[in-house]
Amino acid sequence: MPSESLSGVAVSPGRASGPVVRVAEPLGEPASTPAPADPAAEAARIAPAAQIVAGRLEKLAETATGEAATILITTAAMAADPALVSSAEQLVKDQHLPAPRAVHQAAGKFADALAAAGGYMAERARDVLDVRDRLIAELLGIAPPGVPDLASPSVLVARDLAPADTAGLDPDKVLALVTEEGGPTSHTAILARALGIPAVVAVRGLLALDAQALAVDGDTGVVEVADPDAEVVTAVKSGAIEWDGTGATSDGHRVKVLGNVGSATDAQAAAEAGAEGVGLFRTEFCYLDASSEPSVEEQRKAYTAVLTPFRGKPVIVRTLDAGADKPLAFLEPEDEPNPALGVRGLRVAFDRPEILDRQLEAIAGAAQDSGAEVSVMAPMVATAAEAAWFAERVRAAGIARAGVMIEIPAAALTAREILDAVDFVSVGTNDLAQYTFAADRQLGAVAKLNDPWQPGLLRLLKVIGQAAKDTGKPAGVCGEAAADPRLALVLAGLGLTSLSMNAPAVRAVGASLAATTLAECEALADAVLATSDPVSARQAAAKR
Ligand SMILES: C=C(OP(=O)(O)O)C(=O)O
Ligand SMILES: [Mg+2]
Repeated sequence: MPSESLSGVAVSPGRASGPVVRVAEPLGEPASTPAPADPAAEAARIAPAAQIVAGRLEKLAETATGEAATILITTAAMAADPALVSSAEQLVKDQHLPAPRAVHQAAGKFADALAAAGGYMAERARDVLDVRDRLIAELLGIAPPGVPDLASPSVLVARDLAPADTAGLDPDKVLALVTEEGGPTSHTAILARALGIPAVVAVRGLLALDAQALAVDGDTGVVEVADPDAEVVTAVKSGAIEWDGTGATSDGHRVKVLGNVGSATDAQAAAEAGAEGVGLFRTEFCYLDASSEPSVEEQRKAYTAVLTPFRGKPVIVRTLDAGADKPLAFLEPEDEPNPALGVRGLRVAFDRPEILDRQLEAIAGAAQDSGAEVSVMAPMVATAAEAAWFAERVRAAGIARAGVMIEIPAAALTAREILDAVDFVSVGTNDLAQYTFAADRQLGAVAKLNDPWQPGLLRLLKVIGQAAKDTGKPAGVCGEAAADPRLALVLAGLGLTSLSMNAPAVRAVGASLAATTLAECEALADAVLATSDPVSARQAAAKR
């Protein structure tokens, strides 16, 4: 049997094997030349292509249920819309454009008109663009872009996936996810972990591999060509872990074990896993698909659904962290050469504070409705002055506790001053690593730098832990570093006061803390800080 194997960075545990389904690359803009030799014949290709696309969508609608079925039926109707077809035909006849280009322009105009109408109509603009891409792909004879609709359980193979696409994956149909790009802290990886889908990213050479079936190991990062006729194997889950549900070292030093959530489903899973509260609610995950700003009422309802499982428990809600790899249509910045270094996170609110204020109003309402003990924090804060600006707005909204994330090296180095301005901080090690190592967290080629065991990153965490001890204020970790049971001990030893992670990691981290004294955690931290690379850091931690 074929034994070709590749390796990448394991980001979501479990093993699976099965048939491969490839996610097609995004379509570029179709060319406006060459002009068709026979414009009438070229125009006549559009209507039948539209019928084929509409027919496919209707067929899919038959197998879907609820809201998904309604969306597919509406999208099918858009594909067959005579107004869209005839305006594209006209462009071919009048301007002698190739049919794919004509469809691109005609659909673009429809989408712009819908977006300008606002409200419900604006929500449909994205659907028109989806229809546009399907129609263009049909005219070009290629697969439509995006995640295909899976008829049976499959291993998804992609260059990379947008967070919105990953969030929509069905864990019953996606056996495993493998990407050529992406880093261990990319949002694709984070979402795959939250969904419990085994995943390996940064698999160099993946797209060139001609495999009909793959076996994927989400623990080791090995991806092997498998026998396409072999039985489909699903993820192997680890057994139950003993933990009493209170985050503390064996000698009683409290380190709260909290959940990272982005939806009501995640919150339910975190509560069931035994999380003592929520250390990070990524509110932007509720709106990856929204084309306009949700109203205060809509936000209040969405947040209440997430907070309700944590009635009477602490929950940290993070205000919208839009930008770079998590673009939100209603907070789109100007075109920027380096989006990760641009107007993202809290920086969006400096120009448009009214959007922040409306979100704070909704969060205050959701706190009342759910009975959760809500604190709010801001993402991407660089200075103590920014932290103070944010805290003032949070308090003006009637929310008692304000904090900020530390994910920029300058903020780590001034953690003391930042803590003077707010009630708590929470370290986003994913971005803190990205900015400390100047290594894009979405890029497979630099994935090794974005390793939370890098001593350079851990030395910054020591500064933050010391600031927490000096001020007596909490400093948690909510980046992926907190989900590693061994590294969790190092973080506790550095003086961090809580750890927040995806539901599947909660019990393992809780149990790891419960089996170790604070003095042992501190000794581990010292040993790891004395190393100069992640391999020796891991070895130093394993020896003790
Ligand atoms: C928790 C973090 O925020 P996000 O992953 O959403 O950027 C982080 O950067 O570590
Ligand atoms: Mg971040």
